[in-house]
Amino acid sequence: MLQLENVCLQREGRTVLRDLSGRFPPGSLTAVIGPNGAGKSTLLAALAGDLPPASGRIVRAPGLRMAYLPQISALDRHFPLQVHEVVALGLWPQLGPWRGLSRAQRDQVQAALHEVGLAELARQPLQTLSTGQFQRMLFARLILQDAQFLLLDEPFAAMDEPSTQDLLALLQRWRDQGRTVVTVLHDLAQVREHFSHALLLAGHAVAWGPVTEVLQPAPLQRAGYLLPALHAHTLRGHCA
Ligand SMILES: Nc1ncnc2c1ncn2[C@@H]1O[C@H](COP(=O)(O)OP(=O)(O)OP(=O)(O)O)[C@@H](O)[C@H]1O
Repeated sequence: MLQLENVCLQREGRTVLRDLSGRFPPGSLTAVIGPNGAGKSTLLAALAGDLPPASGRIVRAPGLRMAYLPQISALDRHFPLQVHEVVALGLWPQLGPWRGLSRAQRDQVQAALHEVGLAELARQPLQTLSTGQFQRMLFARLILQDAQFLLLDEPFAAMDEPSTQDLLALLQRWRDQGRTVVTVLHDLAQVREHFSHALLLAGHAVAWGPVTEVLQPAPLQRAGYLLPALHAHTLRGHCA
């Protein structure tokens, strides 16, 4: 579906990620983890096709439908648009130029809004949304994109807990539908609980495989995590 062969990525001539080879198992949920500056966002940009490898190859299956959600800070929240209009953009490959939505497509938009719990906010202007509502809206747009391979960069950053839990449940549904999801995350407790695979980066792949193998003290330490801090972090969310 998507394979990396000795991929090396650079930013402004400086190597950020090197020697990356492997594939994302179809129908898996992979968390991309690693310390700040490890190259996580750079990898997602490359997987999305926004950053060509300096060397090596990223091979995508012909016709693979991909969707990419960059970090929320990279998105302009001040467009004069309403929620349903942003969600409808997920249908753009099916829309002709200047053609409005069909009745069936309007129903699809409403169903996607309903699935992320925003049915009542369809006509709200973007500027009025909380971070959680904004991210729910972007996930509704992803639903309409109907991608087989989804790339999400820190989708739960600065988000309220109910929204995080609802969208984590949506990721599980995507997995159950056979979609492949690659997500940059910082919360290792979330990774342990909700993800099947992890890719641990620190300028290269320190470990890549099932979560139970990657989230072990040795690889985490090799990636530069401070384990006492890590344990406090990992246990967060399990205490009353
Ligand atoms: N658009 C860019 N232009 C120039 N350098 C960049 C760009 N994006 C990232 N870098 C640099 O590439 C390196 C890796 O950054 P990247 O954002 O991929 O790491 P990250 O693992 O996602 O970090 P974080 O967890 O802090 O988001 C950093 O040194 C960063 O400064």
